[in-house]
Amino acid sequence: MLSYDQANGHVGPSAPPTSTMNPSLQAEQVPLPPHHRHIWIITGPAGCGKSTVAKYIADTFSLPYIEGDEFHPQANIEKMANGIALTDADRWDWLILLRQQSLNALSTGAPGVVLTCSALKRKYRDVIRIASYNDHDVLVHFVYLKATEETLLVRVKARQGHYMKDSMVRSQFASLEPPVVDPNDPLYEKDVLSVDVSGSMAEVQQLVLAAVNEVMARDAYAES
Ligand SMILES: Nc1ncnc2c1ncn2[C@@H]1O[C@H](COP(=O)(O)OP(=O)(O)O)[C@@H](O)[C@H]1O
Ligand SMILES: O=C(O)[C@H](O)[C@@H](O)[C@H](O)[C@H](O)COP(=O)(O)O
Repeated sequence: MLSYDQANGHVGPSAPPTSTMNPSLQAEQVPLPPHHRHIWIITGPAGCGKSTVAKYIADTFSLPYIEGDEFHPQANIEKMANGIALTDADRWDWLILLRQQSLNALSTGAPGVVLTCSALKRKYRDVIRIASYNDHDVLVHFVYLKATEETLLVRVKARQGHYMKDSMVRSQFASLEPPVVDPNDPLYEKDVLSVDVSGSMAEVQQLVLAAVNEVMARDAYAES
């Protein structure tokens, strides 16, 4: 069962076995307008499991899936393949394109869409958040796959046939601004579910599934 660490809003295997929802996530405190469509953005540095988790969530809920890496311009792919970290300037158009692709997927009538995007910095997440500005039926949720640099180095090294080599993990961590999930922190990002990915992929998938289900249940409750 999903459990939220009351201290920091974190979801993970070390949390208690019963569901103790973060007070800020309780349905009665979050009056939401009806008929939401959801953008689920699976985030985190290279190797944290974005693609694997996103496919699982998309399959489970029969939602369209957008692999963010497929929308990089060729120049970005070449930079990364050559071990050169992307800059903010390299990323803006990519982020805007991912936001638009997500909205396009919802415009086909899908109740949700699952997108992979590292979204390393808060300002990158803010670009995606704009998706709900013009359409309040759209809710944006980030699932942050939290891992140590050491864990990701091992996973990226073992991954075959990807342009992103393990040397890029360090630069990804240098850019990373982990989402603030402490409701008492002024920089709190309330649309982020932080999931510990130190366990097996099966465990991670269950944690993410529980987190998504809990948000959906809260949304349904608010709509009733
Ligand atoms: N929790 C996990 N346990 C073990 N291996 C994992 C886990 N998460 C991801 N991996 C492996 O690490 C590699 C990177 O996963 P991937 O889904 O491609 O990450 P990303 O899309 O974030 O770069 C893959 O080979 C995947 O099988
Ligand atoms: O699978 C991966 O290794 C990652 O998804 C990887 O490709 C990367 O995170 C970005 O797509 C690059 O862009 P950023 O430098 O903005 O993370």
